[in-house]
Amino acid sequence: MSITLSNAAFTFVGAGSMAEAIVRGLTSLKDGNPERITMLNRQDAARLHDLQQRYGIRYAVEAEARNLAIAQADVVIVAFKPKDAIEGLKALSPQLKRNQLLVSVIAGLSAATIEDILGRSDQPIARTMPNTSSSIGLGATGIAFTAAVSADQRELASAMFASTGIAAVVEEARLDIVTGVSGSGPAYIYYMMEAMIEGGIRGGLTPEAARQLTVQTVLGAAKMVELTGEEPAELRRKVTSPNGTTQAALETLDRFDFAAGVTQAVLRAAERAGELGQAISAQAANR
Ligand SMILES: NC(=O)C1=CN([C@@H]2O[C@H](COP(=O)(O)OP(=O)(O)OC[C@H]3O[C@@H](n4cnc5c(N)ncnc54)[C@H](O)[C@@H]3O)[C@@H](O)[C@H]2O)C=CC1
Ligand SMILES: O=C(O)[C@@H]1CCC=N1
Repeated sequence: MSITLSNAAFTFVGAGSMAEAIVRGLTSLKDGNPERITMLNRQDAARLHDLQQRYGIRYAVEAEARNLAIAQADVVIVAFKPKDAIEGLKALSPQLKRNQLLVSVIAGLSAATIEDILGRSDQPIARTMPNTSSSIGLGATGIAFTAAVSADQRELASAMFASTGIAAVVEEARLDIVTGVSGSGPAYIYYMMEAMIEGGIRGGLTPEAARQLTVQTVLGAAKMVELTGEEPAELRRKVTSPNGTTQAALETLDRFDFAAGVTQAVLRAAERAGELGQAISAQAANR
């Protein structure tokens, strides 16, 4: 029997925001199977209990139950912070079986460094960069596979992330820029929304009205780009009447180097992903 989304067993190691976003996406599927999802976390049983209450997943706290959850998984997802990667992967290494798919969501951490820490190069690894919108089925994930990943496992990993939004298979070298665009991207949009809401409030709107109008504006703008197929620049031109309000607003944004700032932010996030990966790789080499 081939492994599919509804019959595969998933074990998450690390139960923070990103793991929760994926689990929320997976468990809201029509054929989502929370009973086949087990979550492990470091030193926080209350957090795991809360996740169980909300999503119906299983969790394990004691060493024996944790080991069993890993042994029984088809897919083991590592979802801890880069700073915990060496310790976490080292602990996992003796427990992982060669046929289990290891999915990493850790920013910057290369498959080669994961192999180095695991101490072998034949573990099937899917290195991914999802984002938190996975929790509402609108995530955007980049995925890269190592050579050891079977066709079935590729399909399963792609289906897993596609079920939480869209999933694009990319070369591993492109994952850091995926991080800059869509991994960190939601934060740039939230930052802009915070600023728009603040402007609305300063102009006299109630916080509720400013929030509601901002949310709908961002939703509408994203949907316009998606549904019309027009370029954002063209849609922007259609909003901008000569000498009108939008022109005045955009000129103000230009005075603050808004566009350059956002482009630099995307590139800097990608660069930072590379730095995080390098730091782990150097640390792993010095062990
Ligand atoms: N938050 C986001 O928007 C995104 C995060 N990521 C990546 O996801 C990873 C996790 O990020 P967050 O969920 O934001 O972090 P978080 O801090 O919310 O969650 C990490 C969890 O892992 C646990 N943990 C650490 N070491 C562990 C171990 N050895 N065994 C079991 N649990 C362990 C921690 O106690 C914590 O609960 C990071 O590597 C990050 O680069 C990727 C895409 C987007
Ligand atoms: O800020 C971070 O490092 C993680 C990776 C992408 C989004 N959050």
